[in-house]
Amino acid sequence: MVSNTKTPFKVPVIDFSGKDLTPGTSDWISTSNEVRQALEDCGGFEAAYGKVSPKLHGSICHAMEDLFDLPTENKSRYTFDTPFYGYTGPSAQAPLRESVNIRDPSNPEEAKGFTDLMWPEGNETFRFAVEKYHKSHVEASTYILRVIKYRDPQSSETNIIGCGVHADMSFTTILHQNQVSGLQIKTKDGEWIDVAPSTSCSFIVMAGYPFTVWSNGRVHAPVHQVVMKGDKTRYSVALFSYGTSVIQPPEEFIDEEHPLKYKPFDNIQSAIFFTKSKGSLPTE
Ligand SMILES: O=C(O)CCC(=O)C(=O)O
Ligand SMILES: [Fe+2]
Repeated sequence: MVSNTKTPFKVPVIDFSGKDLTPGTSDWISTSNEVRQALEDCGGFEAAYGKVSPKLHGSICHAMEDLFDLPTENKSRYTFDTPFYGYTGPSAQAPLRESVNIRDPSNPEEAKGFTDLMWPEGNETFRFAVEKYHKSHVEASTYILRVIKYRDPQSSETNIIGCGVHADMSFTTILHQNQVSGLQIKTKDGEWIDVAPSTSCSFIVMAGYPFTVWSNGRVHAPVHQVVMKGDKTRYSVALFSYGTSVIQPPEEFIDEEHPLKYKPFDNIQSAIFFTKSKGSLPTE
């Protein structure tokens, strides 16, 4: 559903640069409080993080252009028995969108396997850009890196939805994009707001539904969509993190005043289930 958007409200911007974020330091405590407040109030925030250089931003954007410019035949080679991973081409529901869910991208074997499949003649630049981008966020392995292309709609096209309304099934999502915006988030008050990162070193961090379950309802997982209004191609890269064990709140979050609100569930299995039953991700 396309909605008329006003922008009376902006997602909070939290600055992570130049701080000592060792657990227990005063910077760490104050930043943790800012993060908690933002997640409870609106389910996400813009992270300003100076350690991503314009060069790294440029190389991941170019890597995505190179990848999506490949013939469909090459991209379609990246398929798995589990549709959670792999290439998804444009569909009737989302004709502008193509995406690739890269499995375990910081694992050199996975990254090499993917690159060799796409470019049998080799493309070290792509592999290094993806590995470096991924490593700059995490060293762990319960992640998916989804690279997405939204082509610009032709003047005759009425469906300008890049990605339909949904909440994520990841625990958290970290989004980065080229200069073309289109992401909209619904606030707790039901208002749609345009979300445009203020610099190329910024990331949009969003809570997914499992985070709501883990926090026993304290953290809000915002529904969101992508609407393609202009005449430029949009590239975005989403780092999804998934819990490896059953998602349930820690004991301290449950007491008489705050009884258990959600049934514990397996994060990865649920995400696979929702991917298989396309389009039926949680919307509220
Ligand atoms: O492209 C974006 O900014 C958002 C994509 C998204 O919401 C998703 O793939 O779950
Ligand atoms: Fe999403």
